[in-house]
Amino acid sequence: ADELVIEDTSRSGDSISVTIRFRPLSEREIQRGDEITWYPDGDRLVRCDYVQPSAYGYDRVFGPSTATEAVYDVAARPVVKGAMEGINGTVFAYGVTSSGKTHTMHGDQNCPGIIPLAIKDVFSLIQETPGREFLLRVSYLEIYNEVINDLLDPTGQNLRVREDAQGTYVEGIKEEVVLSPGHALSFIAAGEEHRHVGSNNFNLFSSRSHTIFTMMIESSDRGDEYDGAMYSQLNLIDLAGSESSKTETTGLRRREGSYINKSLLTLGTVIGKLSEGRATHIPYRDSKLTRLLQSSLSGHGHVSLICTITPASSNMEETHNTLKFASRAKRVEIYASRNRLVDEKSLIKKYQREISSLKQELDEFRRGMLGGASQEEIMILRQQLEEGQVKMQSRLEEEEDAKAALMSRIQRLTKLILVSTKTNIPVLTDSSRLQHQNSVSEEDKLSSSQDSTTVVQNDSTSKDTLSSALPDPLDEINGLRSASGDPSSVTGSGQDSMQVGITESDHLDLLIEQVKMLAGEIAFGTSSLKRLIEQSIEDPEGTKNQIENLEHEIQQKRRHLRALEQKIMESGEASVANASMVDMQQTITKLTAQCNEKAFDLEVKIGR
Ligand SMILES: Nc1ncnc2c1ncn2[C@@H]1O[C@H](COP(=O)(O)OP(=O)(O)OP(=O)(O)O)[C@@H](O)[C@H]1O
Repeated sequence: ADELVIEDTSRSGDSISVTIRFRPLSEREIQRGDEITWYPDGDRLVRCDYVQPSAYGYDRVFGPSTATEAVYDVAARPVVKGAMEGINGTVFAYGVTSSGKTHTMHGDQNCPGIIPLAIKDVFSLIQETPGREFLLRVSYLEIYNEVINDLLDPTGQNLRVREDAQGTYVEGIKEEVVLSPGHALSFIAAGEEHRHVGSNNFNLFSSRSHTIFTMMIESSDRGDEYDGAMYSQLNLIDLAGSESSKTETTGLRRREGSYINKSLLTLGTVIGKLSEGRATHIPYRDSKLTRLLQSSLSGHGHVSLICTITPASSNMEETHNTLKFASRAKRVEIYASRNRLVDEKSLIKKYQREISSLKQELDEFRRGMLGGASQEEIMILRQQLEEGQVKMQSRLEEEEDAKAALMSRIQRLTKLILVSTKTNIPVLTDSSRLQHQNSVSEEDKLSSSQDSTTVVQNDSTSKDTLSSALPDPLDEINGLRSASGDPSSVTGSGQDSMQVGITESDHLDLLIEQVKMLAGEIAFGTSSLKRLIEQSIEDPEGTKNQIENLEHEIQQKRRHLRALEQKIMESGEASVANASMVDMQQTITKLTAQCNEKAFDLEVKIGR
């Protein structure tokens, strides 16, 4: 019994999923004369011939040559799928410095990590679920020296943890709605710029903070019957290194190290207590990390722990600690249940309600202007007519402006809600709008240097570079589309004149959205490039090709960006010059004529 520790994993699904990922010996370890001590023994065991117990068993053990995609399939995909069905999910990477946590969670251009793979999967799953509509938001934070900082908003420092009926949350954290995988990744790239990293003895880019990237997934049925919204959170966590602070060289690093250890120690204690299964006090409040993970760890959701380890003899003891931690975690029981969101809390519902009340308002606006104007209004209009054509025109113009503002608000809200293009549920969709979208895609493909035709794909496997994992932003926009069809479907007469304005502004909005995404991707590429160039000092040959490819890709995206910007300028000028002005004039003339007629009718009726 002393020899082998194997947890009963037959309960899987009810306990934390624990996987171990080995990395290969690094150049530095080889040069230092390190030997292999811990090694994988089959798919489930980790073994070492120099310690007792000499073997540990887990749900799955991945050897040093396993690709991140394979780790993702086992350790993260089920959690992501659960999150899409309303069950909270947490995936975290735990291990000593330089054992491969960041490599596993973030990865790089050539080998995307769990986070980009999960993002891509979420969008594929939306595409696979035509019966529901989704609203996705992301947040990104770090816990540095026990202080929570918002990585999406540099002014959001030292944020507080609060609690409500749904669990703990960070007060005031910025949440961004995301429309495509590239869009979500651009927020991570921006966030990375604010993260605390520092080099230590082992790792030039050691993470000095824990980071939590969260996707908030809200969905509701698209049928007529509203059955409430579903809401879940998917937390993807890259922990700071778990090594002891004695290895740190400077005062600052020692201080960071002791904070890192405090939260990891608390995590260990919490997991230890949970694994005992007895009703004792669990010290979630002793660290920010455990406080934030409280609802996940206390059993409300799926939890997957990926422990990254190095086989190197110099890390034998630390690796042993990681394995013991992983073993304890295996004993924690989880009872995942589905979340339903109360109506008032649902953002998707809020948007839908807002859209429908705005549509109603717009409808009333039109009826008031075109048809059943009240006698009182006609009297006022008549007076205004008498007072002068100029004043009348300006009031009509104001009303047109207000109407246009309403239209654009409806469009903006509608665009945030994502639905699959594979839908078979009829929605209020204007055929001219769809044609128009197609024509945008055709035009842009001509000007784009890429000839990709892939939409957000059903197939979520076998892509091995980050760029191929991420669809072209143009395709992404056309692959998923916003939900409620075209707001112009609420129009009565006068539809034709509005139609030009809608499609023009729609076109412009799409182009602007694409520019934002491309800019995000360029930022992401540039920050990866920066890291690669720094790495190339150590390994010039190994990184040369990657650097060249990445530079080429960034250049292509820049060219594409410039082409889009040019289009926006042209499109903006054209729409102002043609559509709006001419239409507005025509509408005004038409409305003035109608007003005159009504005023005349009224005069006849009241017998003047
Ligand atoms: N499975 C792997 N295969 C190949 N290389 C790997 C693997 N895991 C990690 N590496 C490499 O090892 C180095 C250290 O990895 P990484 O930065 O991910 O460690 P870390 O655990 O995040 O460290 P820290 O806690 O200091 O941030 C990197 O150069 C990374 O590319």
